[in-house]
Amino acid sequence: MEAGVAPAPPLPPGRGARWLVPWRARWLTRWLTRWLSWRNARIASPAFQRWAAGFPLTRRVARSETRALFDLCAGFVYAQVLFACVQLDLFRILAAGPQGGDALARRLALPPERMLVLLRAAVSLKLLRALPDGRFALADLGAALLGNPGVARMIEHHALLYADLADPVALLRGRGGTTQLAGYWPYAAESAGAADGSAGTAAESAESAASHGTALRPEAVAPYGGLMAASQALIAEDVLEAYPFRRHRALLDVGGGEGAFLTAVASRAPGLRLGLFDLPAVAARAALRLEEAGLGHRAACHGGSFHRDPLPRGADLATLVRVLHDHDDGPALALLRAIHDALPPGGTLLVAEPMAGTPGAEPVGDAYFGLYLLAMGSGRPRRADEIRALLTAAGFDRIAERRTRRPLLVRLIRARRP
Ligand SMILES: CC(C)=CCC/C(C)=C/CC/C(C)=C/C=C/C(C)=C/C=C/C=C(C)/C=C/C=C(C)/C=C/C=C(C)/C=C/CC(C)(C)O
Ligand SMILES: C[S@@+](CC[C@H](N)C(=O)[O-])C[C@H]1O[C@@H](n2cnc3c(N)ncnc32)[C@H](O)[C@@H]1O
Repeated sequence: MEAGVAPAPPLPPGRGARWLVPWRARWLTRWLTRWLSWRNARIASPAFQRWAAGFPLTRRVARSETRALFDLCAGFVYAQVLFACVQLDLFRILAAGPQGGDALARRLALPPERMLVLLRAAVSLKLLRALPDGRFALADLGAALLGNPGVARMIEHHALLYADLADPVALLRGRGGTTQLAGYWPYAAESAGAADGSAGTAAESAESAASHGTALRPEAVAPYGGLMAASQALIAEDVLEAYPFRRHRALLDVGGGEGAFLTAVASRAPGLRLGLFDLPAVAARAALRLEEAGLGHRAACHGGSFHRDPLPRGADLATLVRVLHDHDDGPALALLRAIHDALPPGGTLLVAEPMAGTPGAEPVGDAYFGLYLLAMGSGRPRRADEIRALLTAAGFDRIAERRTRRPLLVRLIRARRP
C-alpha cells in the first residue's frame, strides 16, 4: 500500500453554529465582541474584583472564579503531589488500613515533617482522608485510583510529558528540539514523515523503515506497549458494552498493540475470529500474550506498517482503538481508506478514542491530548464531527456515534463500507 498524502477534508463547522446563516453569524459575533469587551474590562478591574467578592449576588461566582484561576496556576503542583503518592505507593499501603504519619515516614524513609506535608496535601486534594485519631486513610479519589492501575502508569510516564512542556512556547513554535515523548512513541516520527510526504517512495521506504516503524526493535516498543496494555482496562469494557461485537464473524484490530483489547473482546464474543495488525515488533509481543491468554487458536497477528503495507483481508469488522488521533489528517485519511478497501461491502469500522469537544470534558481533548500529541510530534485530538468528515471522505456511510458510559475516557463512532 502506498502511503497516502491525501489532502485533509475541510473541517466541518461546530455543531452549535450549524443553524447560523452568515449574516446572522456576523451580527451575533459583533454583539458578542462588544459584550465581551465591556464584561472583560469590568472583570479585569481590581476594584470590580474586590467589590464582586463582597457583594452577596456576585460573591459565589467571584470566589469560584478566583479558585478556578488558582487551580490553573497550581495544576502542576497538584499533579506532582499525586505523582509523589504514586511513586511512594501510598495508596496501596493505605489500602491495607489507616496509618499514622510517623509510621508512614519510617516506612517510606521520609523525615516525619515532610511526610506530613505530603499527607496534608493529599488530604486537601481528596486523595486521602484525615481520621479523627490523627491517622490517614484513602479518600474517594485515592480509592478510585487503586482500582485503575493503568492510571498510575499514566501518571508515572507524565514525567516525560512535563519535561517536554517545561518551555511550552518553544514547543508551540516547533523549536523545542527532539521531545521525550517522541522517543517514547517512536512510530510518531514515521507518521509525521507520512504526513509531509516523505513516506511512500521506494527509496525512502527502505530508509524510513530502517529508522522507524517496521524496523523498531522490541526494546523500543515494550514501554509504550506495556502502558497501552495496562491502560486498556480503562476503556475496553466501555467499548464492548457500546457495540454488539457478537454480530460479526471476524475482527481485525488495526494498531491493536499487545492484544489487550482483543483479549477483552474474546470473552464477550466467543464465536468471533480475532486478527491484529501492528508494527512487527508489537505484533510479535501480541502473539505471545494472546498465546499466554489461551487465545492462540483464535487469533492471527500480522506485522507491518499501515503507512506502507496492505492490511489483511477477511474481517467483516475492523477496530481502531486509540489509533486515529496519533496521526495527522493526511495519514489518518489514508489509513481509513486502507481499512475501507480491506473490508468487504457491508463491513463495519469502529473508531474508539477520547475526542475533542466532549461535553463536560473539554480540557481532556483540547488541553491534555492537544498538547500531549503536539509533544509526541504527530496527530491531534479530533471532534466527533471531524472524524465523521474523515470517514465520509474515506468512503464510509451510515456513520453514527454509539454512546459510551464514560465519554471522557473513550467515545465510539461506527461506520459502514457501502
Ligand atoms: C460507596 C458509597 C457509599 C458511595 C460512593 C459515592 C460514589 C458514587 C463515588 C464515586 C466513586 C467512583 C465510582 C469513582 C470512580 C472513579 C474513576 C473510575 C476514575 C477514573 C479516572 C481515570 C483517569 C484519571 C484516567 C486518566 C487517563 C489518562 C491520563 C490517559 C492518558 C492517555 C494517554 C496519554 C494515551 C496515549 C496514547 C496516544 C499516544 C495518545 O495514542
Ligand atoms: C496508542 S497505541 C494503541 C494501542 C491499542 N489499540 C490500545 O488501545 O491499547 C497505537 C498503536 O498503533 C500502532 N501503530 C503506530 N503506527 C503504526 C503503523 N504505521 N502500522 C501499524 N501499527 C502502528 C502502535 O504500535 C501502537 O500499538
